[in-house]
Amino acid sequence: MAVIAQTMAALGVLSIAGLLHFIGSCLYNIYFHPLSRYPGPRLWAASQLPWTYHVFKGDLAKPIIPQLHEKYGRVVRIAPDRLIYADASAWRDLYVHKSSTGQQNPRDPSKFLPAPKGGINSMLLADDQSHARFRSFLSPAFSTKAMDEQRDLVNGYVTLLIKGLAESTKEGPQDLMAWLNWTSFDIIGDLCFGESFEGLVKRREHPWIYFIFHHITTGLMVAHLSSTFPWTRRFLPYLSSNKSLQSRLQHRQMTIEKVKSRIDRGETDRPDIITLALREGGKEAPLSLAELVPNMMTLIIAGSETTAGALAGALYLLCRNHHVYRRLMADIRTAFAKDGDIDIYQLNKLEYLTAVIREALRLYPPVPTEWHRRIADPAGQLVAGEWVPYGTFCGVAQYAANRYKPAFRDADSFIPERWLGDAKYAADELELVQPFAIGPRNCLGQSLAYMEMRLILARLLYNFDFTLSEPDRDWIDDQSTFGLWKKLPLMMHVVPVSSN
Ligand code: HEM
Repeated sequence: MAVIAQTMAALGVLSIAGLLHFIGSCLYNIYFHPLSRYPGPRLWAASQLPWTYHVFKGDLAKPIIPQLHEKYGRVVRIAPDRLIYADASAWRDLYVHKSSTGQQNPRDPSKFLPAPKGGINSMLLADDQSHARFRSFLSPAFSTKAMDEQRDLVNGYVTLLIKGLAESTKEGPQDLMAWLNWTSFDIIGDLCFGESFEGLVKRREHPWIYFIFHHITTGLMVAHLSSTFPWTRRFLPYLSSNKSLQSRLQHRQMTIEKVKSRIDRGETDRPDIITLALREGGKEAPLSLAELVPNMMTLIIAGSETTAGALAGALYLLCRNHHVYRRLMADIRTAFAKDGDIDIYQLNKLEYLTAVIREALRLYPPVPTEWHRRIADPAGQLVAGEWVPYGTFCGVAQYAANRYKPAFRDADSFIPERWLGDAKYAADELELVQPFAIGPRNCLGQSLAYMEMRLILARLLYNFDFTLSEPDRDWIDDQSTFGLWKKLPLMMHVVPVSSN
């Protein structure tokens, strides 16, 4: 009995000490921390808990961060060591700036799972030196010259999409989100491994793709917990029984086999990433298999659902804004006599098409939430004109920044004209909209994404008329976010133009 009583007393003392420590650190964070002069809710400044709660709930990107910006202004403290900005100069200061020691501000580890023990991080988490090597090897596969070579390959999949959709329209409303996912995965699969995932042929998600995205959510949770609350790391091994984490190894093995089999084929006459990288990027420092595997994984994830989401967002917004839809459709249908004439060089010249895509990326950015950078300069640095200490996580949360009312007239409305010099929107802060980020770690696949978006959108609008099958539903507002959007089906009535 005495032992039990002593144990209970010790636990009681420990709990009280823990509670006092927690309260003390909350008070320090609110009143004495170097960030205490930054505006934001006190509860959020006190501890990591409110921020973490909303990350896990999936409502941080929207509606929470937009509400915080509305209440507190362009810069808000959302955790003891975190600031978010709705300010164009923050993009330059955080994503382009190098520290006094020449170091870039690194990515926030709470958004990415590091490589398993003994493995190599992809370019997402690589140090500056490895990152520069990975990028210089892969960049030739994403240059303007590469786009010239890849356009027929990409267009081949768009033709499959058009044919598949034409055959399926009789079956009733179609889920355009699924069709666009199949298309972008088939394209990136072919570009990375020289083989398609056959989504468009089989009209279903490849099990491997299903696994990647199922795994991402768990991976993000683990990454968040282990970097924000380091003490949770000791419990994470117990999660290894979790099916999702276990199959991470299986999945890695599958990637190794696919990359290996593609490497074994060497340079081919197909303009895929390996051919172009080996031909032009790998002469000085070719990547090893161990380095290629994580980078190919990153390309598959980064280069598929982002583009598919952007396209689905654009179609949805067009269907909700008939005058924009009609103008774009007229531009496309008068520019080309038949579907077979549609080519990327002509499309690049259609200003209204580009403006529609940019406006869709503003209202529905594929990376909607805060992908912070960590201040690397030991002396701290200026961000948007104010000093921020070393180690602070700072970022632009795109969905909120892109709709920030003081920066954009009619901020929530779909108005491509704001990108075409319309005087009414002259005061818009268009530099705040950076869907592909900026700086040395911005999007590597931007040109490919634009080529896919132009070709797919133009050929869809040329061949079909689209209407929403649930016109009253707000497809964007209904989605939550966990790093990326948790996308919902986008059901549409699709009518082939020839049958009108
Ligand atoms: C509309 C489509 C896309 C959007 C909006 C987009 C957006 C982004 C953004 C915002 C980042 C930077 C994230 C950060 O700040 O940490 C990024 C990085 C990256 N993206 Fe994209 N992306 C798209 C399509 C693609 C495509 C098609 C590819 C390639 C096939 C690609 C490959 C990458 C890679 C490799 C990185 C990491 C670059 C590095 O670390 O140096 N993305 N993307």
